[in-house]
Amino acid sequence: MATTHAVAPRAVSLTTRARSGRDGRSSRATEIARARRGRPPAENVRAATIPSSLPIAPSSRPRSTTVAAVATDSSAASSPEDSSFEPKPWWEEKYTWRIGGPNDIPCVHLKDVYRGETPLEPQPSPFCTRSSCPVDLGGGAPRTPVNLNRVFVSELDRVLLKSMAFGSPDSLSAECDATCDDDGEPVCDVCAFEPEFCIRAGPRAEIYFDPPTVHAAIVNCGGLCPGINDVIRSVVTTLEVGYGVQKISGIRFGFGGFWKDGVENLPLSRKSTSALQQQGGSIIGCGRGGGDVPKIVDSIESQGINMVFVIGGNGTHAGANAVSKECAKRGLKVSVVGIPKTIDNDILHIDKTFGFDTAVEEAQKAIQAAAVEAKSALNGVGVVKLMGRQSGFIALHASLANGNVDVCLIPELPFAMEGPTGVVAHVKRLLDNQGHAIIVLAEGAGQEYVQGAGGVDAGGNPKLGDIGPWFCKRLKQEMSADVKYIDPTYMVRGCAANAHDSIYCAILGQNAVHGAMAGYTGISIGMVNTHAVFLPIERLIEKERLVDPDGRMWQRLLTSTGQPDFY
Ligand SMILES: Nc1ncnc2c1ncn2[C@@H]1O[C@H](COP(=O)(O)OP(=O)(O)OP(=O)(O)O)[C@@H](O)[C@H]1O
Ligand SMILES: O=P(O)(O)OC[C@H]1O[C@](O)(CO)[C@@H](O)[C@@H]1O
Ligand SMILES: [Mg+2]
Repeated sequence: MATTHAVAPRAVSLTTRARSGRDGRSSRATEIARARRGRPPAENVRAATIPSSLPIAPSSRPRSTTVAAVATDSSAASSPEDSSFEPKPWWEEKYTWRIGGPNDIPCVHLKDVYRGETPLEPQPSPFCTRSSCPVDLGGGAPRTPVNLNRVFVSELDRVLLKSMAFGSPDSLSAECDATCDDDGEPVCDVCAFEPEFCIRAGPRAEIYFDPPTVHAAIVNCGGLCPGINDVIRSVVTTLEVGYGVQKISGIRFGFGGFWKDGVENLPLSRKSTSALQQQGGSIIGCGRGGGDVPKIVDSIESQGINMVFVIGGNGTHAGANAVSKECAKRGLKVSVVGIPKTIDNDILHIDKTFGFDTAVEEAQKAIQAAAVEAKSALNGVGVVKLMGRQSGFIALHASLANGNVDVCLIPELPFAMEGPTGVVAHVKRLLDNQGHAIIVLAEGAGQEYVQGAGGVDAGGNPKLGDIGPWFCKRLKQEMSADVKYIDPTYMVRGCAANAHDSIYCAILGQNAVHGAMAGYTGISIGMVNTHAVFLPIERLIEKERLVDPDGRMWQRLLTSTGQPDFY
């Protein structure tokens, strides 16, 4: 398990701001913003109430203490008798009562880990989103926002991780950690809704990197997925156009590109990534393997890289987390920011991964072709195998979207082939009743029936057996059927992202840059309840996200296919 990190970011951030105000070094950006809003200067921003040394391990985060109970550290507060008394700003009670408590999901900031000689000072952000911002006409002069009102998000903004408050532990999908006694009664009442707050993603008024000194690297690991190029383009354009960063390197073919001989970086710029979104694949390549963390960090140090954007799935995020911890151990000023990418959609907490929608859409062509074949043959059976090593999201969603599918099999649900409740008997019934059958298999389904190649691939993933041909052979052995098999595996991920995914990628890429510029590290970007957030990587890789066999989406699928349980 990962080491714990000190820090509630708000505590550090507010304390720093309050102190810098007293020292006469208050943030220019903040002061300008306050002046424009007609507010008094920042000296009266009250010091935070959580001790900044509070160690918070994601796995052991306190869950039951109330925010109010924690937000009363009297040692940090001042009183009217105190010469440094700072009246609370008018909005604090109203807006920030919920911030900084045990229900916050903190992210590591460079302030917590950096041990270099040059002081780590914030500086005003050049990022601006208003038409009133001067346009960079290419002269190289730094851009300065002229209207700071409502350009930046507050460091204290939060987004609820889970938006559902369950009325009963019996409610569908209610998450209830209660252990039960012998009579099945919960021993303690931990089913009650307890909010957790994510840090809202977005541009900050203060950044911790001077753009001309930034050397950003982008690496993409694992398999391909529609939208990778969109993310790369979004990261590059935000760095260059939004912040004025000049040096951006594409690390080629995954983590190994950092340190393997003969693999050169690909310099990236707005120009070289323009119109990239119209292409599938990844301009910097992708790859499994090469996750040698000390070698990666040696390379980061020797190349003077101080921001690393890591695009990838669970495995890649585990690697990114390890890289960020190694950088922290060495006290480096390096922000490591993950951008979740996996066509399997098996990442926890976030609404969905980019490229998933495109893959589901692309899979329609294969299912439609299988349906046409099956319906046009005597006793026609169309079988389609789709990606999904441990999770069946693509198979489930593609089947549901298509509507023609009679049977959908996923890794999460073992199925019997034989017997009255088995798949074979059900397909026979389908042929008798409607003359055809359309079946979608996730590649990880039914692994108990097939011999895998054994061992693991370069990324450490088990090599699966090929369920598709085995399944078709079994059907042909058991019945007189005209079986047509379609395996569009790589076709669903080799395409360009659809418009929805492209926009999603633009949001993720841009927020990844904001997170790095703001000085966060060991974070990933995701949409949570439709809002972009920074989450500590550890929370995303606690386990893989799987289709919930009791969940409403699988219920919908069962209603659509009419398939039984198969066991
Ligand atoms: N704990 C770890 N430390 C360092 N590197 C790791 C770790 N776990 C995985 N990696 C590296 O992450 C890379 C990608 O992992 P993996 O092959 O599992 O793909 P993924 O990120 O899950 O993406 P996909 O969903 O496309 O499979 C691998 O190259 C592997 O070397
Ligand atoms: O053949 P590759 O490139 O290893 O990728 C295949 C795998 O990648 C994934 O799409 C994502 O992990 C799996 O569903 C699939 O097994
Ligand atoms: Mg994976």
